[in-house]
Amino acid sequence: MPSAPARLSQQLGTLQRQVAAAGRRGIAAARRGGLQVCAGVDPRAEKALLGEDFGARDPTAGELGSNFGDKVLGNYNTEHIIKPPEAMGEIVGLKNKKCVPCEGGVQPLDESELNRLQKQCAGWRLVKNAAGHDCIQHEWKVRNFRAGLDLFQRIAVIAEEEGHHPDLHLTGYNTVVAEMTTHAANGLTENDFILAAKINELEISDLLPKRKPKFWA
Ligand SMILES: C[C@H](O)[C@H](O)[C@H]1CNC2=NC(N)=NC(=O)C2=N1
Repeated sequence: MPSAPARLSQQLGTLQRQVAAAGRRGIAAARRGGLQVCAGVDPRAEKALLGEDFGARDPTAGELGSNFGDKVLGNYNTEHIIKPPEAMGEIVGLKNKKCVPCEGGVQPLDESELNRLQKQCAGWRLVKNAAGHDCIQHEWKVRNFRAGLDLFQRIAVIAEEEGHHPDLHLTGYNTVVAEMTTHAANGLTENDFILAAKINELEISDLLPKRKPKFWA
């Protein structure tokens, strides 16, 4: 009769062989089933196959560009702030680019470019200004009048750094609107979307109305 330690080492060996077999089966099953994660896949196999932190993820730029949001179930007016995933953010890059000084003779972006870039600036919409030129515009409801002026100040820091400036409006004591266009192009250029993406990176939760906690009970 093998001693207790010997029995344990036998069981450990059997277990290791089972884990390895499950891992191989798991990878094979996951490959057969595409990227869906199969129940019982050994976590090491999943990491080897799918990388770190597999699970819910933000949409890629391509998915954002495909209007996939129009085809999903859900309330049409639910406010979804969809941001490209961090890694994709490096590729998309708007928030990491710099505005370039715009002199005369700059062409405005065409419709397809406008739509592509707008999808990477959550919350900004394409509008026409009083002169009929393309603009991008964002509206915030802020906590109070002072918060509106604080938001102006935070946007001003970014605008001065970029040498590109939005028109800012504070109306009805708590509604802030920022609107950008490129004067030299009489329309929109990448500068406007770079500034919008950088404004989106501002931490402004302290300026927005406190969310009333929802009790589901
Ligand atoms: C030379 C310099 O790029 C221009 O004067 C900048 C200043 N800030 C600007 N801001 C905005 N929104 N549009 C412009 O065209 C613009 N031009």
